[in-house]
Amino acid sequence: MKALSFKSGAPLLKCRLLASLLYGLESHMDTSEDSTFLQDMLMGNTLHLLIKVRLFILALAEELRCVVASPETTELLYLLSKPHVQALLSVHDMVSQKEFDPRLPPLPPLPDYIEKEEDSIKIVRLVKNQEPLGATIKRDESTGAIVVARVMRGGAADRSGLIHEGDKLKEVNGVPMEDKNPEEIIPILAKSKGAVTFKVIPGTKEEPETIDNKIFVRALFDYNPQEDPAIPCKDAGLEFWRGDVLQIVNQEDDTWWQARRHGDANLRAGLIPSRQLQERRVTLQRPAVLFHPLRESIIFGAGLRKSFRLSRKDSTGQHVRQKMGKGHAGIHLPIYQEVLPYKRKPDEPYRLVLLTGPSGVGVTELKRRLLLSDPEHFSVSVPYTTRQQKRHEREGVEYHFVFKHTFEKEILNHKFLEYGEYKGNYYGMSLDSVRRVVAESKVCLLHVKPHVTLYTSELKPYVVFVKPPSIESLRLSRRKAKVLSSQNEQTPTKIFTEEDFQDMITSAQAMENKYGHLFEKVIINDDLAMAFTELRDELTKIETETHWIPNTWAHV
Ligand SMILES: Nc1ncnc2c1ncn2[C@@H]1O[C@H](COP(=O)(O)OP(=O)(O)OP(=O)(O)O)[C@@H](O)[C@H]1O
Repeated sequence: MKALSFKSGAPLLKCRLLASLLYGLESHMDTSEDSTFLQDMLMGNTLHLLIKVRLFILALAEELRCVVASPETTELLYLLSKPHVQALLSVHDMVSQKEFDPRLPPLPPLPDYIEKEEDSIKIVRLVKNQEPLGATIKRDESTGAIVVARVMRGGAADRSGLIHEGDKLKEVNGVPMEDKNPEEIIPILAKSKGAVTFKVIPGTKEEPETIDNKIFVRALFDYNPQEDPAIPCKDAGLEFWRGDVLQIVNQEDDTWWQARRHGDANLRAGLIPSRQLQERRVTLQRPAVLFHPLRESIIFGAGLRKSFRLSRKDSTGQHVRQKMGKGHAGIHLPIYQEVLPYKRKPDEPYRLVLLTGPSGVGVTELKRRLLLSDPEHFSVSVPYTTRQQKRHEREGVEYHFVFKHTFEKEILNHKFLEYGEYKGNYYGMSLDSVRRVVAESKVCLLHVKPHVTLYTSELKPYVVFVKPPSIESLRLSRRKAKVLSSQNEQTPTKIFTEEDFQDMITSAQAMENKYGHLFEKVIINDDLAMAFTELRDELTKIETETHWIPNTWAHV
């Protein structure tokens, strides 16, 4: 409609009419945001005011032409006739004449002859852009027909509402599908752009009545569909990394589930291996991946207090004898962990913070800085020892001092999370010591390896893995630290050898392989100040913000 032919009120009515039509077209939009945006814009005051201003200008110009010429009206008429004002009005006219609805190509004529058994044939025409169709196909083993195996939630096929699981695919763009294998059809579908015509016989499969789409899991492994030879369609797969939270939207298939990554703007679900499938795969790889035998230093290195640290070698270069508490044995297959959102209530205990990492990476240093930053808030549990109490030491402050036979009795009672023997004395950390700190409404910082006994709703351990940076950065940062600390003799600094760096990296890799599924946060300790800030901020977040915890912890 030309600008000059607008009658007062007509354009506004047109806007409202368009907005109301959009309510019925939501399902044809790419995203619900598109629809909301258009509705808001058409109903918005800004657009209405602009239209009113424009109508006012036109009416004014008309009126001015009829009144007796004065310098002001001549000036105003001159302004309104200027090219940029005219250009603005002309742009408006062009836009208002444009047809913004997608132009759908006309449907092909129905075939002259339709076989009797094909009475229910359906011709579906989808206008497809770059995105995949969002459906997988397979050959039905009993009938030989090519059928739609699954429709991905939120994908192009799902949004169209016209293609369903179980539909038999007869033709794509006039090409018969019956004599083709799914492997030949997939590239045809992938390549097709613009209008794609499907001839399908609707399947008889009933839609599931209720699907619980509120299952959230934390992925405990990395997955790249492009590297998975077994996935029915690589483009339909969902890539994810260990630690990502996924919403499972369909579990009907035993081998392939459909999921979305939590927080992704893309609403289209993708295929992920089902728990059963992944369990089978992990079991086959088990000796290599899960149960790679770790050297003693790797298993126990990240352990007890520095003064009695059960290091790789003692001062004489001999390996020390070390043992584990009971809970170490049980390892679950790291597949998916069902999670729920959790926010700590003011009267609830703080989550236990378990800091772990390869020996020498800087766990003790980070823990020390946390304690210094807020001694009222952070605390550590007191270990037990059988060694002689020194004069300056106080019972229950540096250690709990116990007799050897008492310690050995407690080992048998599985009291210790971790214990070891050094120079003929026992040292150990007990669960009771941890509980005492938590009961004081403090954040207990525990420096041990991940421990299954701690995985309870009572302590809700938050496991932070302190990881070394690349060997080049290790050389740089640790050397720099040595230079700095030589100016301050109060802080003795470890002098690292090249072998220490190499060991640290190998141990970190082995720890990640073995315990990576338990790490909720990985901090790379390159620059110490930055690593500390990252750790402190992360701990503040879990104290104050909603985050995910295993759903089993929600039921105390
Ligand atoms: N980012 C860093 N840059 C430089 N020096 C560091 C850094 N992090 C730690 N250090 C130094 O490295 C040495 C070892 O750190 P720390 O004692 O904290 O290691 P650890 O992980 O507790 O090892 P272990 O478990 O064997 O005790 C210390 O001298 C510490 O000051």
